[in-house]
Amino acid sequence: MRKLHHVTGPILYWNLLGMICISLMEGIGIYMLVPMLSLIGIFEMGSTGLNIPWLGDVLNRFSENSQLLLVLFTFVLIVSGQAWMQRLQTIRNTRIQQQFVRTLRMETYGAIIMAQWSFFLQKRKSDFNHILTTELARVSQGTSIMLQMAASLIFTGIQIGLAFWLSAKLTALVLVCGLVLFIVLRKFVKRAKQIGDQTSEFSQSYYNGITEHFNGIKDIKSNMLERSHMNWFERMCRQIERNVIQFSQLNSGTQLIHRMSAAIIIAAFIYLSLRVMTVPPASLLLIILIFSRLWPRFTAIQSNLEYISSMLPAFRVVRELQAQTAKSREISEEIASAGDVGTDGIQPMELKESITCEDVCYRYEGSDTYSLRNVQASIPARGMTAIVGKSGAGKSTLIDLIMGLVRPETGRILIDGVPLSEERLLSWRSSIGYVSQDPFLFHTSIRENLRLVDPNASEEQMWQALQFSSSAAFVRKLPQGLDTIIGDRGIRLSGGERQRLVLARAMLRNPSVLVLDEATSALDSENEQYIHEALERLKGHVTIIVIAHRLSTIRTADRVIVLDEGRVIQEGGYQQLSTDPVGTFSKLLNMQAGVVGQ
Ligand SMILES: Nc1ncnc2c1ncn2[C@@H]1O[C@H](COP(=O)(O)OP(=O)(O)OP(=O)(O)O)[C@@H](O)[C@H]1O
Repeated sequence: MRKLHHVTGPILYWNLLGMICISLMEGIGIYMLVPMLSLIGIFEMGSTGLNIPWLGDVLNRFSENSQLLLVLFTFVLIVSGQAWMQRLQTIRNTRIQQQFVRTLRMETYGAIIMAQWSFFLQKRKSDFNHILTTELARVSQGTSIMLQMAASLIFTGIQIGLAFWLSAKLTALVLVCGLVLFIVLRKFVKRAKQIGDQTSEFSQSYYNGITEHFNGIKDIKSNMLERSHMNWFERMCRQIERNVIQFSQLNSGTQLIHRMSAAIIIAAFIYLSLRVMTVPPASLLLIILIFSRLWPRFTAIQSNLEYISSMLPAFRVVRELQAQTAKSREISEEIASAGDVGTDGIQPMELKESITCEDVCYRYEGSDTYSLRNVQASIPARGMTAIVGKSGAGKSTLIDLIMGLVRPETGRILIDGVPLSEERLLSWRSSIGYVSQDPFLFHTSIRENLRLVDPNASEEQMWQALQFSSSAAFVRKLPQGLDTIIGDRGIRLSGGERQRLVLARAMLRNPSVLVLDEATSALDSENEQYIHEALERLKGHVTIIVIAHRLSTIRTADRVIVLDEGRVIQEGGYQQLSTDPVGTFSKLLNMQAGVVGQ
């Protein structure tokens, strides 16, 4: 409720006020039955225990026929007015609910996407999908029930007031009975929360499982793993089914108790009223009327409480994720709000001299061993620098540090001699074009994929970028050219084509620094030649950093940094290092030549 108030502000109070009006009108609509019945002659106004002298006075001014018409007209007016207000109220409730959910969605998505890279290294991506879809849908449902319950509570309060006016003693008795039942049924509310916890757990496993299965569908099919996955899926579905049935059993169980106790209490009331208290039958009729309206409210409140309790775990999951992301914000709030460090309007930097790593050490969270140790390296501007080393040597980690995705544990990264600080981080990153080993493309046309980095890119600029990345020829051959849909993650293209397309996309941004994590297996010799040509075209204009797996791609590199077990073991020009017979680089070269030769 606190969060809801925070998001919606005073509308929430207007909403509550509206609910009070509606319930008052509903109450009046029902109690209009009294003068109506007295007019029809079922009973005398005075005999009900109700004392509305002014109503009698007003009515007595009219003839008997007009009285009936007046009462019926007022009744229709009140009930229709109430129905009209109810509609407005429903729309307002939906607005409040949707505004709340939209805010939660945007806050959560924004918090996730603005978190630092190290946060993503520890998390499963499918958890985010799960929270943003399933859990937020449950929160939305919970909010709607919460608003309904707020209305229910107000209606009940007003009806209790009216009932007290009719008969304080009997109403007090109904309330005591309701309270006793509520205390007895409290454990059901707790149990509903446990079931809700399980719902979150199961739906998370379900979501993670199916995401993983479809990501690895090729492995599943090629290794004939369908059966074991089907078994897992069936187990999961049964668990979810049991969980939903458990809640239904619980909820219908408490409803049953409520209904049965209603019958018992009503019977006891009638007996007490007639035999012990000797209440006149007309009043008894009203008491039954009140009870029959009040008791279902108690039942609804109990049911709503159970629903809300079962939804609260979803809300907790969303809040927990927000809290975690708040701790892992890439740019602190003060800095983001202080200047131009939002996501819009960031001015890219231009690398003029060099990127320098000064005694950099880095260790992944939860890991005891250092992935980078005392790294000293310099990358000159507008040149081509290759980072080489065995698998696990720390090449990708070094690149992540240079791009500011992770921060050194000790040591510094200097851009043109100035430390890479939080204030300059986004500006620095916007000047980098990055092509990963597993390049990412969206399931849309080539044009849309390219426009992702520059929505205003002209046709000519796009073709120029494609030309630069040696992709123009294959794009021209595609049936719909730039408008060809390339499939999920670009599945309809070869690995090499995907990488060149991502290179074109990176180039469209006009980056000052191009980082290329060369694919280990995706490139054949022809493609490698294309990439090599593309890089040659860029040399002298852009600072190129290549993580090279195939050393032949980097034969024209100005500088080579050789890493081994997180240390820089050699640094220098390609020619210089390749002619050093005892150095690791020449051994790596010989090894690759051997592999190629075999
Ligand atoms: N997310 C992570 N959590 C913990 N340790 C990690 C993580 N990522 C990498 N490492 C470790 O850090 C070291 C360096 O890894 P890195 O990915 O930088 O190597 P690399 O040279 O790029 O390897 P490759 O050529 O196989 O991509 C390795 O020992 C690796 O096990």
